[in-house]
Amino acid sequence: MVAVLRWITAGESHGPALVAVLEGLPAGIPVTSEAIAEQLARRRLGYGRGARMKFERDAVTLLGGVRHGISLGGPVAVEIGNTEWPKWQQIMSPDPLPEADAEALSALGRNAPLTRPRPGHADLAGMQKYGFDDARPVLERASARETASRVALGTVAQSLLREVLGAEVVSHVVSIGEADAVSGRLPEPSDRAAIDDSPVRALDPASTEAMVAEIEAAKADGDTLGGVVEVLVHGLPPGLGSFVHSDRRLDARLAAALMGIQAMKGVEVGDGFATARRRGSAAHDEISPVAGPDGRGISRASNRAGGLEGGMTNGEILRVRVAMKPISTVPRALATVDVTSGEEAVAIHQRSDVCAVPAAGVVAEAMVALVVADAVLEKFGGDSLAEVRRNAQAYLATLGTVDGLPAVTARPAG
Ligand SMILES: Cc1cc2nc3c(=O)[nH]c(=O)nc-3n(C[C@H](O)[C@H](O)[C@H](O)COP(=O)(O)O)c2cc1C
Ligand SMILES: C=C(O[C@@H]1CC(C(=O)O)=C[C@@H](OP(=O)(O)O)[C@H]1O)C(=O)O
Repeated sequence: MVAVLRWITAGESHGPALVAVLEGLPAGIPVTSEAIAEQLARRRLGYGRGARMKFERDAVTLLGGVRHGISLGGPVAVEIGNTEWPKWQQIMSPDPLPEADAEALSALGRNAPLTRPRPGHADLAGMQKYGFDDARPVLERASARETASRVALGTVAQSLLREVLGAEVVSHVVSIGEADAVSGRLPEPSDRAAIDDSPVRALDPASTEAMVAEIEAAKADGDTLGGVVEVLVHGLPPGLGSFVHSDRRLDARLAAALMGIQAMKGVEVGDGFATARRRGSAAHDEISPVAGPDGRGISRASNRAGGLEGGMTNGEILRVRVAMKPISTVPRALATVDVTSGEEAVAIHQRSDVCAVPAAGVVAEAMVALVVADAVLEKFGGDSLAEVRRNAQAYLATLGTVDGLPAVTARPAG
């Protein structure tokens, strides 16, 4: 399946900048560097992140596809400058270094190869695959610094969803290590500010407290943590994605996009693995003729499916979870092999996050927004916002009620 909305990112963790390009966006979508910077600021927050988050700033520049805050229909290009660059411009110079500079760097030991790969990071398999005897060229691109560029593009995708459908993406942290969210309540868009105010992006204060304590304990032990985040999209109509072919299934596309985030090791759609333990009578969402709050003629008594059936949205809140493994740069340093000597060694350890689950929630929102925006354009495609909106509204009108019957099954009048 060829996506309507395509994106690509480039750039290294300590390079001059990250660059991201979004192709397939209609004209007329509000896009500003201010809105992108706001989302990038959310990604930097979170209890347990490392020192770099405190001093680095994300410098956003829109390079193409936008004029006076509105998309033009061409590829949108964003640059996010790494403000750490001045400290790294020799070590990470894209151009060959003048001999004198290279010698000075070596004399300071600043360019020494990293030969003790970290278990759990991309280091060893990356060195083997690309033929490096140094982990630096691997970790620079494997680093989740790259997720800043995806959050930038996700901001644009969220703007499209809002403009076309009034749909809103929200996320919250449901567990960190063994600390689970206390309340089972699902967040509404109006909960966004409260979630962002929580240092761990949890919905209620009791969960925040338990999760912060979990991070403190891991940090004190020289250890790291992972966890689970949940992303919800409010306001989607039924029929995004399709059952007709495996690669058009929206659940499959969401899972791939979420698993593509560094350190993600599992995805659940709706009640996911818990559903596998239930009987069918307690697993599915019964259909009722009571009109839904949005005026549709049919509603559901529950939403265990997470708003997805047959690879399509079903008009309920879309809900997916993703599991992040603990950070692999473990301060108490795990066993490894020094690839230059072949001897046992302890893994490289530099400043690192103890827990990045709250930040991962913001990245997961971005990936969900991009995938759903692609599905929206696939169904309602058009070159301008006005055209996409018109197509969406014409479709939504077919889902209303006619003489008290769902319009999709009602006979035409006369
Ligand atoms: C927001 C975020 C921040 C991360 N920060 C770190 C970090 O500081 N140190 C680290 O070792 N891994 C960090 N990771 C995870 C690594 O990038 C990831 O484990 C690595 O690229 C290997 O990929 P894999 O875990 O998918 O196998 C972070 C991941 C995310 C999503
Ligand atoms: C820089 C970011 O995350 C980085 C992701 C990361 C990793 O290994 O994934 C390692 C750390 O980088 P450094 O070792 O330079 O501190 C994180 O800070 C960011 O999210 O902007």
